[in-house]
Amino acid sequence: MFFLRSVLWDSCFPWPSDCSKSLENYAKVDVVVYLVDAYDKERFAESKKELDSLFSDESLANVPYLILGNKIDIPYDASEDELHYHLGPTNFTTDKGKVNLGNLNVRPLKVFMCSIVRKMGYGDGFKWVSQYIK
Ligand SMILES: Nc1nc2c(ncn2[C@@H]2O[C@H](COP(=O)(O)OP(=O)(O)OP(=O)(O)O)[C@@H](O)[C@H]2O)c(=O)[nH]1
Repeated sequence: MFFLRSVLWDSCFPWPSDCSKSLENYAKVDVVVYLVDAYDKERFAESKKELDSLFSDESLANVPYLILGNKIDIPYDASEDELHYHLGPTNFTTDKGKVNLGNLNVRPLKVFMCSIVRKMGYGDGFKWVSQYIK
């Protein structure tokens, strides 16, 4: 099952206090797909805070994170490096090589830039994360 953060965001604002209850309703989460507006740089800190709260959620302790930086068709969007800097790997995650999901010390996380309306970029992200889905 994919956990689409934006769906939860829309259905149970504010995040995370109300949404953490929703997570308990999911028997098993294979992947976290986290969609961020790449042009909305002022909200990167807020996005990072939400990501950190997901990292600390035990029910998501062993899942890969696909970060999609959306709206790259809009001028002045953040570069991949910029988004990677703000939302990229932490002490809990890595973007290096294939991670054994049985290793609870670190989880795979990768940033892909995309434009949903132009239908570009996200395919590579889903292809990357699909290697972790049995
Ligand atoms: N230019 C552009 N617009 C997009 C893209 N994806 C979604 N939108 C548009 O952005 C608008 C807002 O959509 P979202 O950003 O998904 O909405 P949201 O996350 O509920 O909005 P916020 O919480 O305010 O960020 C809609 O009009 C979408 O059509 C994209 O890749 N490029």
